[in-house]
Amino acid sequence: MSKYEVDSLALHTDLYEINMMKTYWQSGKADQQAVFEVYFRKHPFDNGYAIFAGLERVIDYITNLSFTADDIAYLQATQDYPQEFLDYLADYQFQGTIRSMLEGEVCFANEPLMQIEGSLADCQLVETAILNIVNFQTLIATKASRVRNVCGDDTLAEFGARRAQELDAALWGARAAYIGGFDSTSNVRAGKQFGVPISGTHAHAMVQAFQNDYTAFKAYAQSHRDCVFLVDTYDTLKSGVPNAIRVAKEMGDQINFIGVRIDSGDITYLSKRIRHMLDEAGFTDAIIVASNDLDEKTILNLKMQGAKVDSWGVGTQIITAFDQAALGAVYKLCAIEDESGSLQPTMKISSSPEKTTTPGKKQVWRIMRNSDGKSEGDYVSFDYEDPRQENSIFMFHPTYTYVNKTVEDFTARPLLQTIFANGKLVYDQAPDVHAIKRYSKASLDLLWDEYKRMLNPEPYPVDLSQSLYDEKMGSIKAIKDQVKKIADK
Ligand SMILES: Nc1ncnc2c1ncn2[C@@H]1O[C@H](COP(=O)(O)OP(=O)(O)OP(=O)(O)O)[C@@H](O)[C@H]1O
Ligand SMILES: O=P(O)(O)OC[C@H]1O[C@H](OP(=O)(O)OP(=O)(O)O)[C@H](O)[C@@H]1O
Ligand SMILES: O=C(O)c1cccnc1
Repeated sequence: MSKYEVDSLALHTDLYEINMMKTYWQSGKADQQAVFEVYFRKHPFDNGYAIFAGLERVIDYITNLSFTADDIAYLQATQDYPQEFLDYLADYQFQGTIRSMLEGEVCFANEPLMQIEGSLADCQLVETAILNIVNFQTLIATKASRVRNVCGDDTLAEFGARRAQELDAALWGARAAYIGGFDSTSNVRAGKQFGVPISGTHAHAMVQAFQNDYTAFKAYAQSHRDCVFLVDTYDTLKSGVPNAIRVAKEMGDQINFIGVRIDSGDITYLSKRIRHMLDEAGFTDAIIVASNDLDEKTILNLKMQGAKVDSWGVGTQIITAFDQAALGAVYKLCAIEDESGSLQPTMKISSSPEKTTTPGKKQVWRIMRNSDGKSEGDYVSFDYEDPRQENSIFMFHPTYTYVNKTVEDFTARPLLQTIFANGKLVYDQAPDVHAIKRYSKASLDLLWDEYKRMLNPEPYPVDLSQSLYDEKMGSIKAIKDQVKKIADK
């Protein structure tokens, strides 16, 4: 077994979480109930939406969450924790309730993606890992969706493992890219682990190893049935493509000549010339694969130029979410148990309005018009409100409240589903990656194109219920009055 095999993720947390657990434990507050919610404030890549991903790994993390003897020994050796606290950690078991959007769900800024309800100790310990997982996977799935949007029905392969931020990112990034719209990954372990379809061609090194295209392609054809030849090692049009055609003709039915790949040069020019050469040779079904630092902007441009590419290989730009390093989802306390044992909304106000949180334990509803099935917007309410009981729903912008509408004849779908109830996994029928991918596509199909365009998308409405809005405004006023009273003293 590898020295780095992971047997516990309990310490995959920031030290301050365990420090706070200790404070809660010592002050008798460790069991006080609280609700935290995960949300982001701004769409990644200036996109109009994001694709939620990460739940599968969160489930695995929570299911296996406990401190091993090794973990406790490490804390004992490095921290000034009393033995009683170490014993408490050694006995620790997650007892909380987690509600979450399902993977593949289209999601938006300023709405809860996930909600963790439980003791302060439970809620605090899991913050870091949950954000770590959800921030990365949601970012990659969203980037993948952007790439898919410009590719139409072309095939899209993820080639990023070698450029990913280490092994975990390559593995879970491949899964997130598949959920968001890619067709396959080159990462064989992601295929084995998750069932993501795998695909692969060959590298320039193999052509160099045989010292010419013809011998290399011939050798590959003699050892594989499905053949995509990489034609840009020496001279794409004078050597690579003619030799690919020569081998395809020589091998005939012995191989399945899928096509050729180009990985350098002017993709539009080359692909047009290659298409012509393949067609003239009678290989009208052979495809052209392009790769070389592609992203959604370059692909869109290449398509506008009329590039004759059927299949795209995208590596660095997808697996690193190149133009945005992190999603920035946060984990905020929104309700806490009072002395009488009931949960009270709580909020944090900030001098920057977007950092002011919305108090209360919530639910998010996707409001769809029955006439065309399209989504009118998302409606964030207290968890005890149920718009399905109403005949009409008043939706207003949470800042510019004069921007409003009344929606009738609608369907409201709750997006936060119970995954763990009091520590027990109740969402035990998790779908496979293919079903998640289909779900994501169906979720995107509910959106008007205006919200999905790559450049300057229309802002999708994420509105607060009247009660939630009133609670928020009331809380802001109460906090300000209190601060003023103290300042006036
Ligand atoms: N017709 C095109 N229009 C716009 N961008 C293109 C076009 N063809 C290729 N590109 C992109 O331009 C970038 C650089 O291409 P370039 O031809 O310089 O790569 P290269 O030949 O592989 O060079 P290098 O060997 O330095 O990697 C790549 O991201 C590639 O995808
Ligand atoms: O360009 P990306 O989108 O990141 O896609 C991955 C890249 O990895 C390979 O190149 P590399 O030079 O690593 O190996 P090679 O010798 O096979 O070309 C491949 O040919 C792609 O260009
Ligand atoms: O299969 C390929 O062509 C491939 C895989 C990884 C990186 N670049 C290319």
